[in-house]
Amino acid sequence: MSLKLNGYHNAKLSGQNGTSTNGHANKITDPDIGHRYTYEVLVETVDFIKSRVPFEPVVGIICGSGLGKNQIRHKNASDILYLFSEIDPFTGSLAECLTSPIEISYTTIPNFPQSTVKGHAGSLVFGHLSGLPTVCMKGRFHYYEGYPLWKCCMPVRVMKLLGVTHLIITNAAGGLNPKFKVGDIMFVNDHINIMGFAGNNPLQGPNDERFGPRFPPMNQAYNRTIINLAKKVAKEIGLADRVHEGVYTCLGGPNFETVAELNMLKMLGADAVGMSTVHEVITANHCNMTVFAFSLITNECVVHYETEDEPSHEEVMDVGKQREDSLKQLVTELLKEVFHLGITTRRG
Ligand SMILES: O=P(O)(O)O[C@@H]1C[C@H](O)[C@@H](CO)O1
Ligand code: HPA
Repeated sequence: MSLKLNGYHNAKLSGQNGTSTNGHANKITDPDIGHRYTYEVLVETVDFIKSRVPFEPVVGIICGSGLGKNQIRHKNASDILYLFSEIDPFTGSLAECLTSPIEISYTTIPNFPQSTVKGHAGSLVFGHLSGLPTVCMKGRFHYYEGYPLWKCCMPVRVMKLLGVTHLIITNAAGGLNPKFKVGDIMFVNDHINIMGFAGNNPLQGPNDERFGPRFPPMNQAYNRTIINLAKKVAKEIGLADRVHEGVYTCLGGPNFETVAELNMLKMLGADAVGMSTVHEVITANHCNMTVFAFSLITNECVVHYETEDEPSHEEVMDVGKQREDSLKQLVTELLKEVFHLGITTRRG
C-alpha cells in the first residue's frame, strides 16, 4: 500500500512540524508519524463510500463481539453486496435490522483497517433502522489486534464525515458488579480510561481542529437523556430487571484479567470490563457526536481463586447470540424515541 493511502499529508495539523498547539517549538517524537490518517485521507475514504451509498447516515452503530457476526446474505462475491430481500428485524446480528441494506467489505474500502477477530465480520452495512439512515460497523478494531488506538478509532471519524451525529456503541463485557448476571445489559454512564493513564489515548499526537478541540471535556461523554430513554424502553419491552447503569473500563487484552487485576478494577469503581469502546467514545466526543453505549454482560468476572471457572471468547459469542433479539429490539425501539425527541449533539 502506498504511503499516500495510509499516509500523512504533512503540515495540515496543529502541533505538526515542530510547533506545538501552545505555540512553543518542540521536537515531535511521535513513532506513528507518517502513518496517521489526515483529514484529507479520511475524505478519500468517505468519497469512496459516498459513491456507493445513495444516502447520508445519521446514526452509527458499532457492533460488539458476537453482535456483528458473519456476513449477511449476498448476491455474489463483489465488493458491494446489495441485499435484496426484506429481513426479519429480530433474527441475526444487529446489522440485520437494517432495511434495504448495502454491505461494503472493509477489504474494499480505501485506507480501512481489517478485522481479524472471530465474531467481528468486517463490513459496513448501510440501511434504515426505525426509519433513520444508519451505518452499522460489523466488526470493530481492537488494540490487541496490533492496531494503535488512533487506527482502531478511524471508522468513528469516517462515520462523522459521512454525516453521523448519533453513535451507538455496543460491546461484550465481563461483569464486575456482583448484581450483574450473564445476559444482563449495562448502559454505560461513564468509563475509566486505564490505557489512558499511561498516555495511550486515540487523540494523542497532533490535533486537527476540524475534528475537535485539543482538550475535549469528557465528563458528559455518555448522553444522559438517551440513557433515561433506554431505561424507559427497556421497561416497555420487558427488560427492566435485566438492565443496569454502570462504569465500563477497558484493558488492552487479549488475555482476560487476573483475579488481582479484577479486584483492583472493582475497587476503582468499574462495573464491567472489556477490551474496546473507551477510545471510540473519546474519539466520538472529540468530534461532537452524541454517544450511547451499552455492554452485554457475557460472563461474570472470576474475582476469587477457589474456582475452576474461566472466561472464554466462545462463551462471549454464545451469550451474544442468545441475547441478540433483545438487543435488537432495544436498539430499534430506542432509536424511534431518540429521534422523536430530536436530541441534538453535545455542542449544538
Ligand atoms: O469488541 P468487544 O469489546 O465487544 O469484544 C470483547 C472484548 C474482546 O474483543 C472479546 C473477548 O471475548 O469480546
Ligand atoms: N474481560 C475483558 N473483556 C471481555 C470480558 C471479560 O471478562 N468478557 C467479554 N469481553
